Amino acid sequence: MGILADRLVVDLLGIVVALLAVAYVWIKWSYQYWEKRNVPYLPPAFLWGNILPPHKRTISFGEDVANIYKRAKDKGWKYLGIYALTSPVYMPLDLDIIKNIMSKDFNHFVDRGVYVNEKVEPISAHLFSIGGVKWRNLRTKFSPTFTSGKMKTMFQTVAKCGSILENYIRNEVDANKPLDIKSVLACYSTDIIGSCAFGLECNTFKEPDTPFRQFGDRVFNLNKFLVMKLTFANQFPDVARFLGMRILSKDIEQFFTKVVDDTIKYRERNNVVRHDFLQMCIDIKNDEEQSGDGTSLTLEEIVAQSFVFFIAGFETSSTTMTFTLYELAINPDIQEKVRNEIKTVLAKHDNQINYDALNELKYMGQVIDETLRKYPPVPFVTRKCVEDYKVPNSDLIIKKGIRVFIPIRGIHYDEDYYEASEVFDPERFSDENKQTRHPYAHIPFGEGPRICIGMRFGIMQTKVGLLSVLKNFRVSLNKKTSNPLKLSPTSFIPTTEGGIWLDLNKLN
Ligand code: HEM
Repeated sequence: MGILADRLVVDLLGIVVALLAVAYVWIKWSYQYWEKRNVPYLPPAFLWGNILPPHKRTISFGEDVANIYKRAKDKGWKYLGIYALTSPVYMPLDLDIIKNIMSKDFNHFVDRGVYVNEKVEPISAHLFSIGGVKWRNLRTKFSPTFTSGKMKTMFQTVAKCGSILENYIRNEVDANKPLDIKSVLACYSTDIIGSCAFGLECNTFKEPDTPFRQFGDRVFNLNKFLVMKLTFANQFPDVARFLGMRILSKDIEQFFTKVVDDTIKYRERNNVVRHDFLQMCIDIKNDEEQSGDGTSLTLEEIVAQSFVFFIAGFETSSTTMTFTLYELAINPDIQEKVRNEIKTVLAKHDNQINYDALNELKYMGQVIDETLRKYPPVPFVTRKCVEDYKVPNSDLIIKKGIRVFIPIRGIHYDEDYYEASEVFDPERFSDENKQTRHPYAHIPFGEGPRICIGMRFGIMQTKVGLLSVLKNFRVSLNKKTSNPLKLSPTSFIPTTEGGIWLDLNKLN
């Protein structure tokens, strides 16, 4: 018996060693992909590739990818090959190549290449993640929801949330407290998106612990385990699907499904029609003639779309407002210039803000553009090649299945386009200065047919939020804010460690 057990242990050890040897050889072999194709590359770290996992990294995802961009650009490369874990990823640096991939030759790069498992996790099959025909059909259906005309109909909801924000700050200022501005703006964004995407009055300022906010926080506060899971699923989607992997826990999906289901039933029972994203989904669902390939919507599909409007709209917009107020706090002259513009525009409109007046806030628009350059909420975007693609003016063929990373943050800090790129300077976005740059040198909303569908909504919400704060309060930096800012290594969307704390003083 003893000898048999010993032999079993030896055999098992042998198998483990053999498997490890095979894995080692396979990983080494995978890392030859770009070399074999004569594509310049930076040496990958064994197993992790070029992008280190959060527990090995001291900087944020965005900064990590931007560093790769800079190292490659300094070598004079127009593109390079990198590895995400062991899978090869093509990273273009040249803006014309980027333009071809995102726009001109988009048909080769329709998909995003992120993990979707509709069967196990229906909420993952949303506009941001899905690809192919289903994405095209959904995008066509949803595009009319985001036109300027539709923004106007949603403006009042946003403006109402702006007034709530203003009142909240007024009370806090009376109590003489510094504000963790990101959490304040997160409440404002939650109220807006809760109302427009789910038809809910969230009252987040009064009840900061509403389930809606709690579930939202759980989606965004990725722990290291979740980041690893996500990274693995994106790299090996077939294995992840085979294992039936889901990314979010089931109760999050159940919560959002119940909210949408209850609201739809309520509206249908009471003949309530509202001008919001959810109504658009309901209208598409009720269009009986359509078939199930993305031209019609089931309840689960509506939940997925409402969910993506929430996750794509909430954190991006509050991050933009947070960093704008931070920069205005440390650049008082620019702050004063924005405030003067607000006063002038409001005076023209009887002190009543409306959608058209927002468009007249031109300098504020420049300030937002500069914030989105320095702190792009989405620091890089992905595409997946769906049909072999020959890169123009080169011998390189990007094979079907290869993913592409567009290094937004890297481009935004490139000194070839932005001299003294660390300096916050809204003049970079004057009409005159914009014309001197390649249009793809500033792409915080992405570009091409997959450009952010909510861009207008995001800008509207950001402008209303800034206006509500700046017309009433002077903003300065509280010493609780760490200097210099340190971005968290775990969150994809830039988030500062320790928060951004501001003092707000009432204006006379
Ligand atoms: C300042 C605010 C925002 C920023 C910076 C931002 C940025 C982005 C970026 C970079 C992309 C990827 C584009 C690409 O791959 O080319 C994207 C996609 C998307 N965004 Fe936004 N976004 C913002 C606000 C919003 C809002 C408010 C919504 C919805 C209400 C939204 C919904 C979406 C959706 C659904 C997609 C996927 C589009 C598709 O794949 O067809 N975003 N966003």
